[in-house]
Amino acid sequence: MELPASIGDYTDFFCSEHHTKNCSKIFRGEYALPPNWLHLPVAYHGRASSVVVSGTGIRRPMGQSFPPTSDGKTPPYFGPSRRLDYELEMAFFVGPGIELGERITIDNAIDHIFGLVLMNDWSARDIQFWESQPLGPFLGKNFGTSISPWILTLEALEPFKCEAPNQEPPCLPYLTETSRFTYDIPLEVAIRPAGEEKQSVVCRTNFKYLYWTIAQQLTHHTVNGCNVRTGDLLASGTISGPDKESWACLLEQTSNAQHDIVLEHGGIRKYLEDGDDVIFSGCCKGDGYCVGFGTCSGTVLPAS
Ligand SMILES: O=C(O)/C=C/C(=O)CC(=O)CC(=O)O
Ligand SMILES: [Ca+2]
Ligand SMILES: [Mg+2]
Repeated sequence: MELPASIGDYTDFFCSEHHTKNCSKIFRGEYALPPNWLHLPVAYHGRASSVVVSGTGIRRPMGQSFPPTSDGKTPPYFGPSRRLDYELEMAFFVGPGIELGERITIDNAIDHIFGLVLMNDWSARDIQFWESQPLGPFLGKNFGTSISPWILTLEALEPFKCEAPNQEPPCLPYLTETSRFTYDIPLEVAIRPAGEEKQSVVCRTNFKYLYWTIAQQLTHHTVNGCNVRTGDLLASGTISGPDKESWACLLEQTSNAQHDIVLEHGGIRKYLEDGDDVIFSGCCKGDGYCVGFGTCSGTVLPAS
């Protein structure tokens, strides 16, 4: 399998209200949205060079972390991440790009979007937690990002259009959609431990939970004149829904290793272990047919 496009730039948004609040609680102690969150789709620039196609092994990253139970005086240490996680996301590919200084408007954003893939934003929570103030994600996330090999075009997804969540307070006019829609895409995460035949489903969620739409993401990305090019990859952020089963990373499901999740076919996890195969799938169900994204998978390889 090969990557479906040559990816020049990759951006990761933060569009799930549930994921944002859960992360705030775990990382900063307060179950709340940042003050900007309801007014713009928050994002960071990720790294395109380490986006890989489904099936590529993901090496547990080495890095610098800070002891989680420290009194604040213990120094940081270096070693393999002990808190390796997945993040279930979807991402879209930019079709026709724009030049530097131009803007994509909310009414024509969809014409610049080619289609969607499944995406795993592998995240090393211990490295991320220690490094990310004040500039955001860096080495805790850029060691690997997996995408599914097949792009589903927006035309193929047309029958699965649905209303997007109501936005309150209303957003600024440049982000206001005349017809506000998203897609009903049921998604699943499964873990298959090394040597096991059966996989255990650990998350069931849906793309439709996201507060910010793909049209709003792309419009916001270019509102300052930032150019986008054909093949750029813009990801949704972790697609967590309202209930625990839909929380789309282990950080949320185990409250950052405070408790275990139990796998259907035996075993427990706080975070991923070497040899775990993490399998994302997504399938839109029509009347007697299914439009599928296939899978986006990757096996955790030991640190080297
Ligand atoms: O709340 C934080 O400090 C960071 C949270 C993330 O890791 C989120 C991120 O990568 C964006 C997302 O997947 O929604
Ligand atoms: Ca992410
Ligand atoms: Mg990543």
